[in-house]
This record gives sequence, C-alpha cells and structure tokens, in this order.
Amino acid sequence: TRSTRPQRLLAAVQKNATRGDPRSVVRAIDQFCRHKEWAMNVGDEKGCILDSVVSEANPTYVLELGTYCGYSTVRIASLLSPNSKLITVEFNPEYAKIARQVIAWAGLQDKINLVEGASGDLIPKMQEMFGVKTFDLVFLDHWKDRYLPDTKLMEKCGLLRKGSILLADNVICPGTPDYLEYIRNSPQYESQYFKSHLEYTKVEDGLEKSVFLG
Ligand SMILES: CCNc1ncnc2c1ncn2[C@@H]1O[C@H](/C=C/CNC(=O)c2cc(-c3ccc(F)cc3)cc(O)c2O)[C@@H](O)[C@H]1O
Ligand SMILES: [Mg+2]
Repeated sequence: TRSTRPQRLLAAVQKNATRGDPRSVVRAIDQFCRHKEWAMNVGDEKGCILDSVVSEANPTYVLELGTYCGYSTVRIASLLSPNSKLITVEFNPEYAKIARQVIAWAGLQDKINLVEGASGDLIPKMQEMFGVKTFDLVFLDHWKDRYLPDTKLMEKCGLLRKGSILLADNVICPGTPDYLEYIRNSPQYESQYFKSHLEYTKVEDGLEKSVFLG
C-alpha cells in the first residue's frame, strides 16, 4: 500500500541527514517540507523563535504536547544541557513510531522520553511516572482545542512553578482563541506574542510565550 507522509518524511531524514547530527535532521525535514510535501512541523522560521526561547530558559525539564514526527522534539532537545530531559506526549501510534526513528537518527534517545497516550491521561501521571516535580518549559503543539484544558490540568497537578514557561504554536493559524483569551487575561501569567508565519508559507501565525507567575 502507498506510504504515508510521515513515512516519506522519515525516509528523507534517513537519506539526507547525518546520523547523530540533530541539526542536519532538522534541516532535512525543513527541506522536505518546503520543497516536497508540506507537513505540520513548527518549521524553520518559528523554529528560530523556539530556539531562542529554549536557549534563554536553559530548562532542565521540558514537556512537549504533540510529538507528530519529532521535528520540534529534536530541535528542542538539541539545545538542552547534559542532565536535562524532554518528555514528549503522542497518542497516535503510527506517528509515535516515526518520531522514535527520527529521534534515534538524531542520536537524542537518551535525552528524550516519548510516551504514547493522550495528554489528558498522562499529565496527571507525570510526577509518578518520571519523578518530575515541575516543568521549566512546556511546548504546546497538539490539538488546538486542547491547549486550554491541558494548561488548566497542568496548573491543577502542580506541574508549573514560578517562572515556568508555556510556549504555544499556532495561536493565529489554525488558532487557539480560548487559550489566548485565558492566558492573556489571567493574572497568573505574563504573555508575549512572537509574530511569524505558518510553517513553510507566507500566512501569518505566531507563538505565544507565557510565564507562570505562581
Ligand atoms: C486529545 C489531546 N491530547 C493529545 N495527546 C497526545 N497527542 C496528541 C493529542 N492531541 C493531538 N495529538 C497529536 O499531536 C499532533 C497534532 C497536532 C495538531 N496540529 C495541528 O493541527 C496543526 C495544524 C496546522 C495547519 C495550519 C494550516 C492549515 F491549513 C493546515 C494545518 C499547523 C500546525 O503547526 C499544527 O500544529 C498529532 O501528532 C496528534 O496525534
Ligand atoms: Mg503546530
């Protein structure tokens, strides 16, 4: 049967990227998505904003909601210091399978923990499953109508501490109106919008960075 787009994206990584070189994996995916087939990775333009937020935060514990093929997973993990960890949550087993291979090609399997399941089920188990107390940085890039409920769930589970950073993709396109309304009006967050473009296009999109004030 015909291959899937994630399978073709993985093949492009294995063909064009150097094993153990995370940035070459990121470059290979961007090339594939810009010149061959569009895919919903955060991409190179928003990826530079992601890089600067991650580098400035220098987080020990990172949570990513929505792994997809692992593009942002690899991009973030490539910037983390030695003893830090990235936990990424993906509920589609086909995507998880591809992402594991992309992560392995980048040589980042020791830094990244991909856990299969739904964020709503896994967020309450983060402390017991991974011994995490709080997350220093959370990257939200899963179903757009889940950003708000999952943020409230993370608050409830005590997974955020004073200074924890939430970075949300796609707050303009496809858009996350209820999340933006909540986070921009909550006295518990200080938010900043980074204007950019939808990956590999000229359409406006952006990232919302919100610092939890505790
Ligand atoms: C049920 C909620 N919990 C979840 N728990 C774990 N994994 C989840 C969850 N939701 C979704 N996922 C996974 O995250 C990924 C979903 C991401 C959804 N993203 C988008 O829809 C998206 C869509 C676009 C987009 C923009 C413009 C278009 F014309 C078409 C598409 C751009 C983006 O950057 C996007 O992130 C998948 O891998 C899915 O299996
Ligand atoms: Mg996205």
